[in-house]
Amino acid sequence: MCNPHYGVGSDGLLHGPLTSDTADFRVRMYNPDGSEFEKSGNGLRIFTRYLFDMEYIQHDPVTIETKGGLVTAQVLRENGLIRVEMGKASLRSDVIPVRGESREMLDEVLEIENRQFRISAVTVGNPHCVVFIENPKELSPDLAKTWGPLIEPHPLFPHKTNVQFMSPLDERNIRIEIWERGVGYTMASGSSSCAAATVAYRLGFCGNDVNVHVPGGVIHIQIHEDSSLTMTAPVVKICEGKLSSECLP
Ligand SMILES: N[C@H](CCC[C@H](N)C(=O)O)C(=O)O
Repeated sequence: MCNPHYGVGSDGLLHGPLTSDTADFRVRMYNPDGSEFEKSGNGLRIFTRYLFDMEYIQHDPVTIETKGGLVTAQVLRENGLIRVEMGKASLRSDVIPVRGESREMLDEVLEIENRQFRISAVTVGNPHCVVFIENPKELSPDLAKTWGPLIEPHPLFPHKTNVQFMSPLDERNIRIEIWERGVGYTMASGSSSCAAATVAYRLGFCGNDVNVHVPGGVIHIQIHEDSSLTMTAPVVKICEGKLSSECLP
């Protein structure tokens, strides 16, 4: 289904709504390589829009259970944007997980093929490695496509990792290029934006209100005192339809 040539074409698959003991709805999430992952920011916004369009939503906000924790979500009446309370970010190595002694994964040096990167690692339910790139001019799809595949399966990350290449622009804006675990190069990612904004904030480049510029648009992240994150951004409906069984192997 995710294959752009033989199928519908997407960066992932959402399965739901499923019943939940703890939330209004539950959703399961899959990467195009077939692996199930914990939590997707874009996926949760898209799922919320779907629930809204299908008139499943009876009250505001709703709670949604994922493998990576519970979130609350709502469609904002004033502008149609979708807001998700994504839960807390953690830089603790044992939580992300990252190999080695228990520590906070902020601004470490990772050497790959004679190039030294300044990396930080974060979980927002799923694992992320944020690579600091000082010069925004160096950020490009090619940068992500060259180094992403080497960092994603690096032995430092026992569950592999999503990777963001991040340049601060000013105290309210950062730019990222994204390489996703189980996917490859993508043009937007909500959980990646949460991770990159958290790191920009923790490194002192930004305040707690960050516009994350991704190739596909802008995702707004607010960082609260307890490290919880609010993500707000649009969702655009593309199509609806019936999948033909002919396209399935
Ligand atoms: N695009 C998604 C993240 C997918 C992460 C997935 N590739 C993983 O293995 O964790 C987002 O908007 O948050």
